[in-house]
Amino acid sequence: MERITVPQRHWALFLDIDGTLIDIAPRPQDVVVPADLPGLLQAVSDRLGGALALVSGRALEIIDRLMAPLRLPAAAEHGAIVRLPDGSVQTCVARSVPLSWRKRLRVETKDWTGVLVGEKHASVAVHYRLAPEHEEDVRALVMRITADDPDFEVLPARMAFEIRPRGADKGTAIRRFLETAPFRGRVPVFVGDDVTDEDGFAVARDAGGLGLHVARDFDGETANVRRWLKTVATELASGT
Ligand SMILES: O=P(O)(O)OC[C@H]1O[C@H](O[C@H]2O[C@H](CO)[C@@H](O)[C@H](O)[C@H]2O)[C@H](O)[C@@H](O)[C@@H]1O
Repeated sequence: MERITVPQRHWALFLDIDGTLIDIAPRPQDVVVPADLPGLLQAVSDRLGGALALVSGRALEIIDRLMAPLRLPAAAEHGAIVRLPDGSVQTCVARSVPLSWRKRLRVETKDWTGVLVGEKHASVAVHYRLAPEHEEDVRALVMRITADDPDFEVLPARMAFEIRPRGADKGTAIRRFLETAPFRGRVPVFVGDDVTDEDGFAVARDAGGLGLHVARDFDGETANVRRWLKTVATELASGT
């Protein structure tokens, strides 16, 4: 991995979780959070004056459970729900995936062994990582369900399709943070790994910052992202 760039105290750092801070696992509940990760994130946040946020597709309470005891500023469910630095939580979309759709997803996938329906507050992820043979079935199902409702869209994710309400994404979430202290006026740096992170990369770059991709900038290794975060913490502490 090449040295990316010299860490700057005036950065605002935005970090995706799955595939960026932690390795991908067969099922969402199987992920392993390295024991030193919460402490590392706290150290980097402190060096940046609190300008560090998690920007994830996960539900907010899952983010908090994964990163416990930390409760960082966070965008959950791809920007649908945002927790600002003062702890207030904002819902940034007008609607949530209807109960009737959630039921339909459970019923219509029940015989597809290995397909997992991950319910969140505003959105739903349908995972086929354990049953790749059902990719097209899952795609067709979510497309059918959402076809007549322009308030929702299908987001292709890592071995999953997500149904989410339109109106918010990781880019809008980063913009929201950049309007708020201590993020305001800083240079945004967003680290992510997949197609669901593209809106975030675009906003960070448009604002004069960086979009760092795990595959391109960290050799595809979450361990390299964590190692880089340690370097950021150390270099900002020493003022180099
Ligand atoms: O935005 P992220 O923090 O990267 O979260 C994206 C989704 O992550 C989870 O699913 C993905 O990770 C799982 C665990 O490694 C994996 O089994 C699955 O195949 C991936 O799609 C989570 O379950 C989703 O709700 C998030 O949107």
